[in-house]
Amino acid sequence: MRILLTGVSGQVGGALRAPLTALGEVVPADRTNMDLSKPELISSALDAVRPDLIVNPAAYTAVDRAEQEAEMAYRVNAEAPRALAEWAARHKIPLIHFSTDYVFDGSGDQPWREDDPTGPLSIYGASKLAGEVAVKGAGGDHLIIRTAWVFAAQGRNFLTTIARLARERSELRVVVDEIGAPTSAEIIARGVIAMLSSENGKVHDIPGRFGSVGGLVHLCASGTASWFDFARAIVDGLRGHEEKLAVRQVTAIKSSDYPTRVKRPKNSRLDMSRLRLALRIETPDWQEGVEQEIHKFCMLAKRE
Ligand SMILES: NC(=O)C1=CN([C@@H]2O[C@H](COP(=O)(O)OP(=O)(O)OC[C@H]3O[C@@H](n4cnc5c(N)ncnc54)[C@H](OP(=O)(O)O)[C@@H]3O)[C@@H](O)[C@H]2O)C=CC1
Ligand SMILES: Cc1cn([C@H]2C[C@H](O)[C@@H](COP(=O)(O)OP(=O)(O)O[C@H]3O[C@@H](C)C(=O)[C@@H](O)[C@H]3O)O2)c(=O)[nH]c1=O
Ligand SMILES: [Mg+2]
Repeated sequence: MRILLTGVSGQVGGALRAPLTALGEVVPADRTNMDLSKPELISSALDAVRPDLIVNPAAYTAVDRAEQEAEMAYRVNAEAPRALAEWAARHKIPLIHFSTDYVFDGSGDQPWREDDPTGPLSIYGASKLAGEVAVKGAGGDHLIIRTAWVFAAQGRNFLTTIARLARERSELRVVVDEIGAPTSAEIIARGVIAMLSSENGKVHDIPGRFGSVGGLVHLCASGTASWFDFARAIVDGLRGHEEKLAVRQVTAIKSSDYPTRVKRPKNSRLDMSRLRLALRIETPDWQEGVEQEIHKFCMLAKRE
């Protein structure tokens, strides 16, 4: 089986690359061989590879910047997935695509279920929602995995940002009124592999499995945190590894006291009943991912 994997320089694509090789031949796609900002070139690029499965974690993920680069965000997050999905449908192969908690408006206090009404607050969220609609609309076998608050030991993410700030500043001020589930890319990768694997290590009847969740499933870490909780766990984790930190205090603030171009959803919790009941997959608590990635982060820092 040949698996085309996009976004290999990103968090989720990076975490998926090694485990996917156990299931098939992974053909990595990046800007050099498949620029997703040029969706019109995707079909011929796929003709050259002829994959049996497409996994697409690539995305335009700069949330604030997207407000000024809407066209680019839509090209990468909506038009490229559409082109991937149309090719996949035409060739009767499955597509695994990724989406985000930012498709929701963050109202209420209940975890969002897959079929709850969407209402993106940002261009990023709207472009990701357009990607979902396009993938579904192509009519082929597909699985859209909505996840949230992704981080890893490397790359640009909340963990590496907070780690940098904790070395530079005596006080960190972090919003406490936005809640979700910080999810390590590793936890997502493990979930995806569980979806694709059977007990004997052979790839499952993929379309059948996707059908059982109607093509859309929520997958993030278990438990709930605010960005403030997440920051505190990162700082505590770094201290546990005896990292030299400037930070003395992590202060909880309201999002209204942390002005950004884009409003983030206040309630980003995703309900995972479908994952648990239809796919029988459980995910670890978010703290487990933080511990693992902090450990890796500190190992990498020592080597520098
Ligand atoms: N990050 C998060 O907090 C969350 C992410 N998600 C979703 O999960 C998925 C994975 O995200 P994550 O791994 O964190 O994203 P990253 O930002 O870590 O990685 C994005 C990847 O997409 C690639 N990419 C961007 N633009 C292009 C382009 N024009 N052509 C080819 N490749 C491109 C990047 O390549 P390059 O390195 O060259 O830029 C990079 O490999 C995405 O669908 C995202 O929307 C969902 C919830 C939370
Ligand atoms: C660095 C920092 C951030 N914050 C706040 C800002 C924001 O509300 C929150 C998180 O900041 P970020 O810049 O990581 O947020 P953001 O880039 O919007 O994170 C999102 O990325 C996209 C791709 C997704 O799909 C989402 O699931 C989510 O992970 O923390 C502070 O309060 N203090 C700080 O020092
Ligand atoms: Mg960000």
